[in-house]
Amino acid sequence: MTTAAIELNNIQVRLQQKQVLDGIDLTIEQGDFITFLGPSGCGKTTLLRTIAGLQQADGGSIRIGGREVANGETNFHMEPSKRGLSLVFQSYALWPHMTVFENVAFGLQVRRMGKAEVKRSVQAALDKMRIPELAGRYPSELSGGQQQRVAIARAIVTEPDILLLDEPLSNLDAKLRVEMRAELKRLHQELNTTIIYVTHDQHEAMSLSTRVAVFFGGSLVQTDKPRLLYKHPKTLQVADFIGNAGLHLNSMEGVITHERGQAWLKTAVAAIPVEGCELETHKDVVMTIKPEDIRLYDRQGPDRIAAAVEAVFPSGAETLVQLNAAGGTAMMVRVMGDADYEPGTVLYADLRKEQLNFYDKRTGIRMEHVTPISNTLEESHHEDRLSHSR
Ligand SMILES: Nc1ncnc2c1ncn2[C@@H]1O[C@H](COP(=O)(O)OP(=O)(O)OP(=O)(O)O)[C@@H](O)[C@H]1O
Repeated sequence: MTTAAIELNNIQVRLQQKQVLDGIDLTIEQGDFITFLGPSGCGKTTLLRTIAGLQQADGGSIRIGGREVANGETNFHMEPSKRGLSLVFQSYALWPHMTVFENVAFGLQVRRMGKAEVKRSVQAALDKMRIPELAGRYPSELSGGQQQRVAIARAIVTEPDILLLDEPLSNLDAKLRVEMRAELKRLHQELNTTIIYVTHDQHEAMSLSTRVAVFFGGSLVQTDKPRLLYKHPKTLQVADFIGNAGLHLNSMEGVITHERGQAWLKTAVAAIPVEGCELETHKDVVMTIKPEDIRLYDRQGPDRIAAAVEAVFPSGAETLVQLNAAGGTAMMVRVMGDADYEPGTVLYADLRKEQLNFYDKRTGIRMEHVTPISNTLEESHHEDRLSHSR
């Protein structure tokens, strides 16, 4: 078994009497690209700073490559420069009086490396960031995107085992962000370094990471592969946060009943046969489904929910259709291509059962044990499905 890149054990941090991090346990494997995701103030940056050694932990321990670097109980804190990490800040923090070459070389020169070797290493880092032609320029002569590349070149020139990136793209415009995202992904594959990345941008987290760790109020709520996090958020809070990135998560309240020898989740619009909840009659449940997991038909069929078109939001490749079903239940459905419905048109929605998630309304925690019984008729009724829906 290989040693984990980083092991965090019950990390506690208090700042000015406020518990900013509370019992963080996390193992980061070598080569992981893990993103710390969460709303502003949830403690992402503080955790990154604690790993880097810029912030002392009040409790818990940190191991990097199997070696203890911090222990709150014994008050041991290894200094940042000895931890084998490089940190890139949101602000780039380039030295204005130094050229790009000098900025990148600085970390090597303090290590008393020979001149020729420094030159070779800086050149290699600038090549990796695809900016060899900028070596002689000063930071004031660079665009935001170029400055960001220099900041990353400076961080990778020392060949750190672990690269820490704190919202590195937040000062860039939308187009540059997408471009730099691709660069970071390529860099991760090329260097095979462990990367910890802090962001509050769900899209960035999903598209870059091998794993995403979601934080709320100083606690780590869920760590998963992006796809799993997207499909099965562990709590309603996580579902809501992920769903708020323009994904328009649909949620419906319901209650579990047992009738005709079968358990059902009854909502205002549908009764869904479920299993795994024998003892949970009358439990209040919130059911969620993503807009792309609802199919639209123009005819009634088994298990389809009648709903009237409220509004249509075209956005090029896809269209969001807002529907209104029984009991005032709003539903947002994503369909590929155009969907030019008049408001008031009645359509029939089929919720893809395997994509439903159920949450205990009181605790907000996903009821993993409750699963829908799939509709065996579903596949035989595809011929009348609207051609543009998926
Ligand atoms: N030096 C400090 N003294 C007191 N409180 C602090 C200090 N630094 C951070 N905090 C508080 O700790 C909490 C976590 O801050 P942190 O910067 O880690 O959050 P974050 O998730 O990175 O937020 P953002 O996305 O806005 O950067 C916040 O409530 C913040 O106000």
